[in-house]
Amino acid sequence: MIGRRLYLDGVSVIFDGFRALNNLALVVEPGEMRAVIGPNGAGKTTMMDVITGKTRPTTGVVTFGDLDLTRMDEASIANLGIGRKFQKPTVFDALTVFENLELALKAPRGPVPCLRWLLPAPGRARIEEVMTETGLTERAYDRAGILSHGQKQWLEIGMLMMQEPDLMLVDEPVAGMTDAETEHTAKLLARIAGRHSVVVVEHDLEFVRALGCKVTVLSEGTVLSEGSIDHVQNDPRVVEVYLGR
Ligand SMILES: Nc1ncnc2c1ncn2[C@@H]1O[C@H](COP(=O)(O)OP(=O)(O)OP(=O)(O)O)[C@@H](O)[C@H]1O
Repeated sequence: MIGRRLYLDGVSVIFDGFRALNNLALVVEPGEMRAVIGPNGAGKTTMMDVITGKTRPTTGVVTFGDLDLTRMDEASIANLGIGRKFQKPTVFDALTVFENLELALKAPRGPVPCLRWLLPAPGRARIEEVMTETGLTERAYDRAGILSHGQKQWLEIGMLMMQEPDLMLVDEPVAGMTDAETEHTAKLLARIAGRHSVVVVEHDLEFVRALGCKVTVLSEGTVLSEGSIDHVQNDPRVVEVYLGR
């Protein structure tokens, strides 16, 4: 799949005189995975809000391929193939894993969409594929409400995968996970990247290391450092504002 390149340059967001983003630049290539880290208040959430059209930048360029995201609303940006997973899982607890994935399916629906056996074969196959990838096959017919915290997060990542976004934005996926769940999540996201671009905002540096991707460090709304995890962890400016705390 040939995706689009995400490009931000000179992006500032000013709330009542306060610069939540300050001349931010970021380029994420098609199929790339990027981790974004930074102390509280660095602007990570605001950056995601700008990309998804929730917040309009005060100044700056935000494009996805040749499309100007600053001129599009949230719904159009989502339709374009930019999917976002918030920190808290928002799966439907009363529905099974299969049904949650079915709901997220983009494929055209028949007249009685709730009857599983009427689901077109490609839809079923895609759901089964996503359950395999996320490791949820054995829980297919369990209600989402009884899944572990980690499994709920994977289900939500799976729901995003069903929509086949070009770009997936994932906010703190491993907060509250066990070590084993964290490792599973790193492997899952690494498999997804390549087919989709993935931007992961995370505080857990061991997890970021396991992703094995380029890291962008934000501080005070701008890029403080960028490169491999070793590069940024050894950057004295990063040590000072973030890691040395
Ligand atoms: N709607 C708003 N109005 C005013 N200030 C805001 C608004 N949204 C965010 N801010 C401020 O902008 C700054 C950046 O916030 P942001 O939430 O983007 O940081 P963050 O890096 O995501 O932090 P955290 O790691 O705590 O989630 C913070 O100081 C925050 O208080």
